[in-house]
Parts: sequence; structure tokens; C-alpha cells
Amino acid sequence: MSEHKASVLVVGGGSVGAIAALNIESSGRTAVTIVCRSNFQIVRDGGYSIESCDHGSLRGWRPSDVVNKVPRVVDGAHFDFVICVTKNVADVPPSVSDLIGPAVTPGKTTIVLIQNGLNIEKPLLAAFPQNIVLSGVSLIGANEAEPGFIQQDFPDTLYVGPFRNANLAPADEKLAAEDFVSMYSAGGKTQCSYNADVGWTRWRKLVYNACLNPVCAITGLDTGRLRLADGAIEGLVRPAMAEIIAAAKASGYELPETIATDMIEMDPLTMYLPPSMLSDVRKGNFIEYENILGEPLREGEKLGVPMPTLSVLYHLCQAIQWKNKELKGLVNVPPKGTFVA
Ligand SMILES: NC(=O)C1=CN([C@@H]2O[C@H](COP(=O)(O)OP(=O)(O)OC[C@H]3O[C@@H](n4cnc5c(N)ncnc54)[C@H](OP(=O)(O)O)[C@@H]3O)[C@@H](O)[C@H]2O)C=CC1
Ligand SMILES: CC(C)(CO)C(=O)C(=O)O
Repeated sequence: MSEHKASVLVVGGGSVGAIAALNIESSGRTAVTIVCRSNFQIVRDGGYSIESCDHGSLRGWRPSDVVNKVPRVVDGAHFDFVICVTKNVADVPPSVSDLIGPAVTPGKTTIVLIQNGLNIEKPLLAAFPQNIVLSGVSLIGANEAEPGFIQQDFPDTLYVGPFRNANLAPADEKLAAEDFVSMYSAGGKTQCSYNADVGWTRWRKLVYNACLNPVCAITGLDTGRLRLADGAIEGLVRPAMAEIIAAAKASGYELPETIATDMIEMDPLTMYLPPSMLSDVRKGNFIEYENILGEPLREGEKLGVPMPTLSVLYHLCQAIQWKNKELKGLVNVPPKGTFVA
């Protein structure tokens, strides 16, 4: 374990990013710079308000530096870690690689993706072939209720391990992941552990995210209300989960027999937890449906797994995303024709 003082950039100052910055800054071993966007002014001037099951109530907390765009590294300086905690919306630019590019030094910066979904590393490994890319699978339940106000109801448990980069030595990737785990855990308020089998952990998490996130986002119900609603779990969620479990198996990842029930019951019913995709729909944000739903669907179908429920959920999410693209002027809609006789 290295005692090197790391320089850390957190890109994405929303709910998971703010808690990640708090954990890392609490290590006392590093100064964190956070990149904010819509909440920049509020966080820079007044700091975050945080109500957290791990950290308690904090008012006016901010990391060492708050900036409103990804800094370009110059003059031999570099970030040891660039941690990307934006929503990974694959079908809306900028791509994650373009966004973090100015802060990444080839061969030096370790990139950490604390984001949901499958195959998110592929564009990063292509854009930064000499850099270590780590996977961060987070089980936190957090939400930015208002700009700069973070509510965390479900404890932060983070699994970190390398996405294999064939250009680099596995031992170096493991060391970087262990360094990150030690830095993230040092404040003592969170569970962060080294995770060798990133693929298994990502497929396991998809049993929740590929099923509960879209069903909640489409119906507008949080996970507690979905469990109370007639037919939603047995008629929609369990069939979708069975398809993900089958796709994981076809991809070489055997998940525990109890996984569907474990995921359905993961958050207490009366927590009424809105999965991140539901929060995005409520805020009028784009949704991460391509990485969370599209990629596992494509992987499963490629391997011959029937996925009718996932396919319907995917296309419903695609329509929701298109509706938002129209609202934000990203698609052209021909003017209404005249149909009066
Ligand atoms: N919330 C949760 O409980 C969990 C979330 N996750 C995953 O963690 C990741 C982060 O989620 P979460 O923290 O909830 O997301 P949030 O929407 O709360 O935060 C994302 C932040 O990134 C910012 N951002 C997005 N694009 C850019 C950009 N181009 N430049 C600068 N800033 C940008 C957003 O700014 P703006 O406000 O302006 O859009 C926002 O502040 C996602 O992949 C999610 O699926 C995983 C486990 C649990
Ligand atoms: C399931 C949860 C809340 C993390 O535990 C999540 O990943 C999300 O909201 O997208």
C-alpha cells in the first residue's frame, strides 16, 4: 500500500460525486478538486449541504477546490486520479473520453469510472491506451434534492477493480486499484473494497439497475411503491431480472440463486428509494439507458438469450430519451402538416 499523496480530480459534482469527494478528502491524504456544472455557483459560494447516513449532517462543506470545467493539465503537472461520476449518457455528447480528456496525462493518470452499466470502459481504453482504467461499482443510494443539497439514505459501498488493459501489467493495475481503495476508505466512514472480478460485479449490479431503474423511471414509482403496486414485481421486474441472470450466465458469470430476491429487497421498502434513472426523469435529465439496458440487452441477444421484457423496457426508455431530446432541441421534428379537407 502506497502512502503517496495523490492529486485527485472528481468530474461530476452531483450526489455520488459529492460523497466520493467527501470520502477522499476525509482521508487527509489528498486535496480534491471537484468539477461542478449546474450547481457550480451554489457549491463554490456556499458549499454542499449533506444529509448522510454515513456522514451525518454537514452544512457548507466543500472540497479543496471547486471548478466549473475540466482543467487542462499543463507544465508537467498531472492528476494521479481522474474520477468520473457524471451520468454516462452514451447517446448524448460529450462522451466521457472527450469530457475528461484535458485532465488525463497519458501513462500517468488513473481513470476511475464510478458509474452504472456495462462496457463503459471500452471507449476509455480506446481513447487512453496507456492509462489504467478502474471500475467503481457503487451501492450507495443518494440524490441531489436541490442544487448543492445531497441526501444519502443508503450506505456507500464501493467495489473497485481494474478494467483489463492489455497494454499494461496486471500487477500495476491491481496496485492502482488498491491505492484508490485505501485512499477512499481512509476516512473510516465508508465501505470500499478491492474487487478482482469486475465483470461479475457489474452483471450482478445490472440485476438491479437494468430492471428496477427503467421500470421505476417508466412508471414514476420509487422502489417501495413498486413493491406495493399490484403485479409490478411479479409481472415486470422478476421476468426482466430472469433475462439479465440468463444473459450473465451466457457471458460466463454465474450469479447466486437468490439474486433476484436479494436485489428486490436490497433497499428497505419504506425507504421509498428513487433509483437514479427515476430521479433523472423527474428532473428532466437524460437517462443512462444505453449502458444500463442497451448493452446487456445486446450482449444477451448476441449470445442467443431471449430477452423480450428487456427489449420492451429498452425501447420505452429510448422513446423517453427521444422526447427529452426534442424538448432540448437535439432532434428535428418536421412541422405539423395541414389535414383539413
Ligand atoms: N445516485 C445513486 O444513488 C447512484 C448512482 N450511481 C451511478 O453513479 C453515477 C453518477 O450518478 P449520480 O451522482 O446519481 O448523478 P447526478 O445526476 O446526481 O450527478 C451527476 C453530476 O455530473 C454532472 N455532469 C454531467 N455531465 C457533465 C459535464 N459534461 N460536465 C460537467 N458536469 C457534468 C451533473 O451536472 P448537472 O447537474 O449540470 O447535470 C451532475 O452534477 C451514474 O452512473 C449513476 O448511475 C450508482 C449507484 C447509485
Ligand atoms: C440501486 C442504486 C440506488 C444503488 O444502490 C443505483 O444504482 C441507482 O440508483 O442507480
